[in-house]
Amino acid sequence: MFRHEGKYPQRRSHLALEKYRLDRPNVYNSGGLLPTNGPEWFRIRSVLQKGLSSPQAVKRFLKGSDQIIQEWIEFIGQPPKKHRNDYLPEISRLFLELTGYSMLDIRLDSFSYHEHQKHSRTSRLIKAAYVTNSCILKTDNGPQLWRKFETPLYRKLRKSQEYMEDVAIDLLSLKMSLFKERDKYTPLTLLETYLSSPELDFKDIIGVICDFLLAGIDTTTYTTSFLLYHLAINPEIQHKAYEESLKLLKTPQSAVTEDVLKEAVYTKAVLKESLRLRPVSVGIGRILQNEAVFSTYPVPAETVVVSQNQISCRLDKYFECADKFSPDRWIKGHPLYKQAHPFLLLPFGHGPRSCIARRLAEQNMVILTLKVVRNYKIEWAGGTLDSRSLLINKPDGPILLTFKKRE
Ligand code: HEM
Repeated sequence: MFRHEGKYPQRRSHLALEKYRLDRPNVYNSGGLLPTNGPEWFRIRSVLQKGLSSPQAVKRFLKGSDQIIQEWIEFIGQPPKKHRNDYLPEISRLFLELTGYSMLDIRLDSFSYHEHQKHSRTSRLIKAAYVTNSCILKTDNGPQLWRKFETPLYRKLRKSQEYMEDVAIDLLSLKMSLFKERDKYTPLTLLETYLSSPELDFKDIIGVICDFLLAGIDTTTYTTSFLLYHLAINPEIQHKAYEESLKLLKTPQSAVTEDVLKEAVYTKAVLKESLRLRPVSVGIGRILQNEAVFSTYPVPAETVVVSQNQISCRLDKYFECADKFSPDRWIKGHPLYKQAHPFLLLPFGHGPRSCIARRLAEQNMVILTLKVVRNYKIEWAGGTLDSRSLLINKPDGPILLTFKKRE
């Protein structure tokens, strides 16, 4: 499948979101990155990824992300309100805050008491992203009546998008008014790079802000929840991660620098292993551009194919004791290490259409893991955590962690 991707790899998803945007040509130029295919996708993708996708580009976010994650670490150290506390909403707040900082040049103040209220901007943004994402699969499949009239599901999507769009327009308008007065000698932020790019206009940027809010919060929240769960239920592995963090971070408040990231080999293996067992997407979808042959079966062009990486990654024929959480299998030189097939573990997709923010997401999750284990011993207060596949895989229960301060 990946060998037949072509220059413009195509996906069939987010169809109702595409309709919503194309019905509003005064606000959007296109359906945005997620649903658009062909040359229009290529036009936006090539410009948007410039300041975002390379390993070099994400380094500029390191210091700011580290500070935000440190604030969150201190925030979760406060005594929990309940005996068994679901940390999922707090993890969402962290990733919204990080998205606001890196993509929108704004601190949304997500950890404050005020923002924790039901009708605050951050509570509503998190809900709008979640509601939209949970409408996508249901509107993509089935008879698509929403194309003819406003079904209850389409209405939910529209209302959530209207809120997200209002926030995006407000924030971008504010940014544009300040942008004219900016000091010319300070390096451009990601949003400023977009604003100064002749290939993008206001409407393109509104679309991308909404795409980033949609794709950036739940994915990282669920991945982090599973990662912390794996560490909590595997104390020996957690201890090894703690030892690495102790070696790399002098104090619990020490910053994660470029050098620390380079050395955090075990922590990166923990993330990789957690993504192997609990990827957020079941696999990768593509519309075949040419006829292809899979295991001797010819499949015609235009067929929608979804690879099943989540299943392959759990097969013993590809990974020894495949159901076991074993980060060592990713560490070169370790007896468990084996080179995996390049198309097996693809939690961020593949090729030119792969996740635009992969490196930023990985960087944030590695910083977070280092800091959490450096500061706390984490324990699990629930039963076995499984996943439920909506558009993406969501933990099937609350994230019942406990954080015990390390001496
Ligand atoms: C754990 C975190 C994340 C995971 C596992 C993840 C995974 C994915 C996957 C599997 C795809 C589809 C790739 C393909 O079709 O080959 C994708 C696309 C995308 N992701 Fe992520 N993602 C994550 C975080 C983020 C974040 C933080 C953002 C933005 C702030 C983001 C923005 C996007 C966008 C805009 C696309 C569409 C790209 C395109 O079609 O050109 N993702 N992601």
